[in-house]
Amino acid sequence: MSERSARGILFADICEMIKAQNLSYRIEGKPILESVSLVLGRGERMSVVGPNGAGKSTLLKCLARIYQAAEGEIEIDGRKQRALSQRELAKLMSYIPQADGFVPPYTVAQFVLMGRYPHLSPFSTPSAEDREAVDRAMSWTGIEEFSARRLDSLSGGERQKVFIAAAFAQDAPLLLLDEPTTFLDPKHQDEVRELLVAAQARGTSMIAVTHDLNEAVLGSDKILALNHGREVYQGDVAGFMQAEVLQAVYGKSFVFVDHPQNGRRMMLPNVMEGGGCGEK
Ligand SMILES: Nc1ncnc2c1ncn2[C@@H]1O[C@H](COP(=O)(O)OP(=O)(O)OP(=O)(O)O)[C@@H](O)[C@H]1O
Repeated sequence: MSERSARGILFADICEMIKAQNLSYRIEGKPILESVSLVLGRGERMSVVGPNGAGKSTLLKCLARIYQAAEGEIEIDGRKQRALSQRELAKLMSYIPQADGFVPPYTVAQFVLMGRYPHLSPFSTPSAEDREAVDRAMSWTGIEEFSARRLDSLSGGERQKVFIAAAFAQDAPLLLLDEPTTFLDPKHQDEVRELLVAAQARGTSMIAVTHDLNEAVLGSDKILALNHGREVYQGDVAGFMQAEVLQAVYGKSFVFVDHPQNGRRMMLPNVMEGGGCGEK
């Protein structure tokens, strides 16, 4: 049962970073998201998974108010998302979109400073606090050496760290990430994962879309699985790592193996399914 504080605020509400109820979104009448709900507590991390076209990016865009959901309610830190000004929203949430090849024409330092926009006053120069936030974010992500370089001179992995640094500089308690490690080599994937683990340890809540199921289950408190715009699963990692759940989400079977070094349970597609084309 929920506790009530002296002010009559539900304790459960205080602990929620974001809550979405019955979100629906349509494009030209076609349902893209249908009645999706989620709750994420402070400092928690959720991975959103599902096949191509399931509606994962659309969900993130609705949460970030890039898309206005046709139906449903979103509350961030107990406040109605639709009632927030853009600046208020940006103080609560930073969003890192999927890499789409577009590279903004700025230097690293300029771009990370732009992350401070919800805190900057119009026509005034950045404050000492802004400079500190930028320096801190660049140090956390290890990109100080690139500071003066243009974004288009960086590799994809280096650039992804700059996008994360700008989000850190924004100082929002909630981070939304769309496929943060896709297109990165294994070493850069590890580095980005470590940055996100460290951010979570500092108290940042996170919702990340990913196609890497083993990454999704590593360090996530919750998994939300979508298919055809609908929730197929929402719950803890153990509940997600079940053959019947994976089958329902992806329409194919998986096998489970234990990592030979650390014993961690991992999922692999069943290559013997559908005619044994996995045989040598
Ligand atoms: N602007 C648009 N016009 C028409 N259909 C769209 C548009 N944007 C998205 N869609 C459709 O909405 C569905 C969900 O797209 P979305 O990008 O959210 O899926 P996703 O789960 O993130 O996919 P992926 O894993 O491939 O990135 C897809 O069928 C897509 O074709």
